[in-house]
Amino acid sequence: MPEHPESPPTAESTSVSVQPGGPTRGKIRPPGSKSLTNRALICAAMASGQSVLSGTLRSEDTAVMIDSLRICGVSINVSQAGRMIQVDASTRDVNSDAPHELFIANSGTSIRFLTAALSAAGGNHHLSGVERMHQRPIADLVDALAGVQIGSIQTQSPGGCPPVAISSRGWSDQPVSVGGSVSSQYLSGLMMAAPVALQTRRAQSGRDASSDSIRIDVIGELVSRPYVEMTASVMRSFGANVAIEDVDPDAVDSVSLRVIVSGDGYRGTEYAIEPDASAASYFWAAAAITGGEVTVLGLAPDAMQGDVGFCRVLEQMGCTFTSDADGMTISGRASRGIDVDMNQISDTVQTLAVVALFADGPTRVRGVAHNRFKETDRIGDLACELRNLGATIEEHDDGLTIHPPEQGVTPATLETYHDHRMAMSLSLAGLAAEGVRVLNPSCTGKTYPEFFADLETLIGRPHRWC
Ligand SMILES: O=C(O)C1=C[C@@H](OP(=O)(O)O)[C@@H](O)[C@H](O)C1
Ligand SMILES: C=C(OP(=O)(O)O)C(=O)O
Repeated sequence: MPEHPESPPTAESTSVSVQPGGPTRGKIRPPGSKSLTNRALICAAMASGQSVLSGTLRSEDTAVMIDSLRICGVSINVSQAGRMIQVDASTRDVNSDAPHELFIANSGTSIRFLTAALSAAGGNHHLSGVERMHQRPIADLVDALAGVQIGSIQTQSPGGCPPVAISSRGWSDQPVSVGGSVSSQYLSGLMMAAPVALQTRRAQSGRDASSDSIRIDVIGELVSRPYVEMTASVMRSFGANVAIEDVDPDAVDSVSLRVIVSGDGYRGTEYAIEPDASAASYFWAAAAITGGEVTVLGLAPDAMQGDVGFCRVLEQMGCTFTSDADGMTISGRASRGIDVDMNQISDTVQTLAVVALFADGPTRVRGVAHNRFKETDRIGDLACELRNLGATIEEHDDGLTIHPPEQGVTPATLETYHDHRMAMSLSLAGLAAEGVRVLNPSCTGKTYPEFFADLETLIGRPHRWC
């Protein structure tokens, strides 16, 4: 395909090259959080009354959630270019003879949250996705549900992966046990489903059981813990009672964390979504790579999203981090290599890895073995592309060590493995190095369709598309 320098992106664009320049300076507000949008959609869809969600994300991951809930009868009206969503759950109808066929593409949150919520609500459902989704484990969640659900639930790919087939009449009154070492989304899904299960039980028994509760025990390690607090926070905004107790954080085969959910079910509400903190990491990284200054508007250190903690990581690398009423600012270059546990903020590992290419010493990333189960193997495939940029990489079971290229980042055409975060992070290398080209840029549509347009506005110069 001939190259058309500086022509705007089209759906057919097969690669993008971010152009090097001076320090990146500016302010930017990323779109709404994927994690919060999909949680609020689940709670609103299972609530009594109507909800209005503002600041929502419009992307593939939220579209598959909305489409699936609509198939289950929920009325959803999207307006303001996707930034406002009205939900009316009074039309919800989970009971149909033929299974609801739900296509989830590659959205982990959607398949995990819907599997749990629909198991709790009852009915027949079949959830499938793209090829990679059928390689992403969901066995810990399905096993947890099989222990409590009345009816059947099965995975249909090797290794306990989707599709998932559900035929449910709600949950029994047994406690739930779940593993949390592969993904926290299983626990989040069960937590959000619990008020639904209580309601299904009440409707079936016809008795007022408002003092009932559901106990969920996590057995052994729990990864990505901040997302669990986020889940509890969203549930409370929709009227649920949630108590989280750390039992033994070091437990291996016994209970590490216990969650108790009670209350009368979700109530519709008005809910405002924070800008996406994982998306914000790319803009903070742009400042850190170029020695500029970038403020991400609408986020604060006490945001619900743990990924705002990425600023503290950049601070360790030598950047200055400040925050005020407008947002969170990173300035100065990330010059120091560091040794860091990213278990709680694993979606920012790829961003950090690209920043680390420009540091003066090696960076060791720990605690993210679970990154191998995401949109792609975010340890092995990331190592491969960083090597293409000239870095020396040691791959570990739980992460990687990045030795920056001694002669500077080398020109390369990089694969993205259909992983939005691979595309967004790797492209940043082009801010400070010639000839970095990223293939398949449209895969950012999973969580951030406007990413390259927003980056162009921030850095003030056009990318090259071809
Ligand atoms: O609950 C959530 O919204 C998410 C949890 C994380 O997954 P894991 O718990 O699998 O690490 C994260 O990677 C994902 O993008 C969103
Ligand atoms: C891991 C991610 O997404 P999910 O698990 O929701 O597909 C992500 O957005 O980086």
